Amino acid sequence: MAGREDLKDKKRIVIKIGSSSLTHQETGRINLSKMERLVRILTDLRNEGKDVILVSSGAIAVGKETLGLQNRPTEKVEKQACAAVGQARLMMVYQKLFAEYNQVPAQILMTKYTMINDISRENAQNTFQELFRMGVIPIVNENDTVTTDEIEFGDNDTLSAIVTALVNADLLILLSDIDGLYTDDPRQNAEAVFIDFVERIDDRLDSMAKDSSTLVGTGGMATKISAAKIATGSGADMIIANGEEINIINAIMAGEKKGTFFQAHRNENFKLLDYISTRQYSNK
Ligand SMILES: Nc1ncnc2c1ncn2[C@@H]1O[C@H](COP(=O)(O)OP(=O)(O)O)[C@@H](O)[C@H]1O
Ligand SMILES: N[C@@H](CCC(=O)OP(=O)(O)O)C(=O)O
Repeated sequence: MAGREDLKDKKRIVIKIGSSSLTHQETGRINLSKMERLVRILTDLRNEGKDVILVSSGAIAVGKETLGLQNRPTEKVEKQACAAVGQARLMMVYQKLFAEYNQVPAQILMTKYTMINDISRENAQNTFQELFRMGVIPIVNENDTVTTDEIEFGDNDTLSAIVTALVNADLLILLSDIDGLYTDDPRQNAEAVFIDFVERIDDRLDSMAKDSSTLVGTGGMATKISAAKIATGSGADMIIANGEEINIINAIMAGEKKGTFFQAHRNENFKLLDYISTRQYSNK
């Protein structure tokens, strides 16, 4: 049975980095040195011949800081305005950093509509394929500025799993501000125990995963477990790991026991659209 020792052979990898990992915890401002190390590692994976996608959160968090807002926006229109400002700034930083390594990035902004509309979904899929062929690293985020309740994913954990399934990736890595899945939120319960391997996601596991208890994160562990269902069902392994030390990506690829490993179990009846049309979306 495939396990961590096979991770080095993965060909197509989606890496998702959360807002909490892209910003300094104390100030909420963008963590440039971490982004720099991330970009170097992604470029190296690409140089090894792997196809790489980065799903990057942070548009709202960076926009909030850029606009000098005191509190995290709560109104939808305010979040959308922050995302419009922050997304441009994020891409500017990524462009600059990738350029230092001669690596071309691209921006792909998606909504649920991109996936449920057959033509849009096929166009997105074709674009990803073409970008891989050209050696480009796509940077994906939700198109927060145009979403409505109906077409909103709401969290990038789910979005990254959907992208994983869409492009038939064989590995999804979710980088968060926590080492992986615990039996309960360790920020609320000191007795919570770390889980390093998940073969199957069952109801017990579902009930362990709680919402985010940080100021910048969206969805907490609950959306990461939803993501694991999609990614593993589509045939990809998934790992939740701590993005605090970004070199953890190399350690994971080398098969080291880092984070929580969710084993792929290709479901022959897997239908991506089932996970998009039936899920309830929040409008937080
Ligand atoms: N069972 C659990 N195990 C680990 N973390 C949990 C659990 N339940 C809730 N959490 C919370 O989920 C948070 C990570 O999610 P989130 O804040 O959305 O970060 P990100 O921006 O990386 O997506 C952790 O900091 C933790 O407080
Ligand atoms: N699309 C939003 C991020 C949504 C999200 O899932 O955030 P996070 O929990 O930090 O990964 C943004 O770029 O601000």
